[in-house]
Amino acid sequence: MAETKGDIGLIGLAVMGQNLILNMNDKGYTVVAYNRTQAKVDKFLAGEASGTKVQGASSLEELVGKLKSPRVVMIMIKSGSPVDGVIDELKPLLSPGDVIIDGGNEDYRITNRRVKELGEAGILHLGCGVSGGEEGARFGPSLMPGGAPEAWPIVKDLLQATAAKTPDGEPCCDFMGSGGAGHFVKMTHNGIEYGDMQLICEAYSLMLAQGMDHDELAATFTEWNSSELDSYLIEITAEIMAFRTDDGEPLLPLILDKAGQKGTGRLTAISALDFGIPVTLIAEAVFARCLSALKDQRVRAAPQLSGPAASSADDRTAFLDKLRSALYAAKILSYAQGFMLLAEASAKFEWELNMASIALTWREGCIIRSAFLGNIADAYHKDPSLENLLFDDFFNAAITKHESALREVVAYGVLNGIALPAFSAALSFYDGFRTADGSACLIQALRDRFGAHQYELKSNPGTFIHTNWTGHGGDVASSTYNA
Ligand SMILES: NC(=O)C1=CN([C@@H]2O[C@H](COP(=O)(O)OP(=O)(O)OC[C@H]3O[C@@H](n4cnc5c(N)ncnc54)[C@H](OP(=O)(O)O)[C@@H]3O)[C@@H](O)[C@H]2O)C=CC1
Ligand SMILES: O=C(CO)[C@H](O)[C@H](O)COP(=O)(O)O
Repeated sequence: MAETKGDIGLIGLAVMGQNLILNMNDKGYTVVAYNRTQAKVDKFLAGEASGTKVQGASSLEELVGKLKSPRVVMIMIKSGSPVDGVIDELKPLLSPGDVIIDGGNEDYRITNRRVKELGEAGILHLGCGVSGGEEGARFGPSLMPGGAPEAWPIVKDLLQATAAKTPDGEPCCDFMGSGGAGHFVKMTHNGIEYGDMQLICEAYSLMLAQGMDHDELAATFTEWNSSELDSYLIEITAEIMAFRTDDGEPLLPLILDKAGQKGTGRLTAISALDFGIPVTLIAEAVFARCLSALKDQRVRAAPQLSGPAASSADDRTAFLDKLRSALYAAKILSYAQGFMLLAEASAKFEWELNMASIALTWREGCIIRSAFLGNIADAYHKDPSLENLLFDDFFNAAITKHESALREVVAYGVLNGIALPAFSAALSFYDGFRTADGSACLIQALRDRFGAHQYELKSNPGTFIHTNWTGHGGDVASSTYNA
């Protein structure tokens, strides 16, 4: 009997691809699996996929031949040139109206290009952010598709069935926008993930300075997970704190303190600089990973460079309460920055990003999933054109309540020699953002004094003037463009 034609072909049988296939199979879809290294297809079919409807293919021709029309092919491999290579091979095998989904962590600028190039051949391309790691892929990830709008009706049911669901049963998957919008949203998700993880690491340093052991640390994070910090990352932090080796000792302190990074956090920071949006907390989180990687220099510096030794707070319970509040405040500020970046990219690329929908897409399934994202969705539902999360009543009240704890925790860190780049960045951003009349007048004066770059007067914004500060400078001024 002929095999049923496949609903989707999936290329790439590493951790994400295999689990997505099994998830789609559970939802009733027939998936055809392909991998560059054929042995992985055979192993998968004989192992995890045995007894399922999953079919295998030993070439891209065979994969395409086994699919219903319009064909939908999802690529789930290492991003960058490997994906270009696969697309180059697939393109001649596909017909106009077929869909290629790239589920990897691709650079949104590359996705912008591919949507355009494939579109010229009539092939519909979606760059689809996938988050949730192994478990998410298997049981319901957060999916962030963007690209050719005509592709969305073709894949909507399949992707929404595969995705996680919010507590109200909404799929954590919606069309994000044209071009590289889906991958931009996923990149920003990962940047926020970097920020959340860095804040948790700084909280861990502060707890260690209180002399807490790993059972106390685990209990604290478990308790925090029942507070406004309720989130997947806090939940798994508690599990990591409690994890012990076969010898019964906590595993965490045995792990080398050098963080890896695959590039999406860095690209978020680069994008923030490109667009001129102060996404300071994520940038500090990326630099904190870079600093962590300088292990050898840090080991040499430790005995040579002086600073205060940390002493524990007088009242540990009160300190931990403050720390929880500070973490919440910093998290609000980090997400406010992340959504500022999304808003700027949306305007620049005319993506018309729906911020409430993005918050709901991140509500479940992904690594940054949290109850807090439900509050963000509420804020943008209430006012879809909300200029800044900090102007929403709920978040305004929350930051007003918790900012003093953030201030006290940063002050404690400074006085006790504990590096808190993410907490400090959050506080500095907050204080800068609430300053109506700041010190940048001096930057303008200095620029005009040394380079005739001109400035505007408060009494006459929009008109640029130059002052002959020394009495012997000329009247010629530099032009006033901004990079
Ligand atoms: N791991 C995670 O938690 C998450 C990963 N992602 C993203 O999903 C994608 C897949 O991730 P993951 O499952 O971790 O796998 P990897 O990123 O480790 O990629 C391994 C897969 O890429 C294939 N591959 C590598 N180079 C080529 C090439 N030149 N041509 C064809 N295939 C190639 C491998 O094939 P072969 O077996 O032949 O070597 C294998 O199938 C990545 O873009 C990743 O960033 C997204 C969310 C979470
Ligand atoms: O996309 C993801 C989760 O959403 C991946 O886990 C990502 O690779 C993690 O990034 P990094 O390796 O840079 O920490």
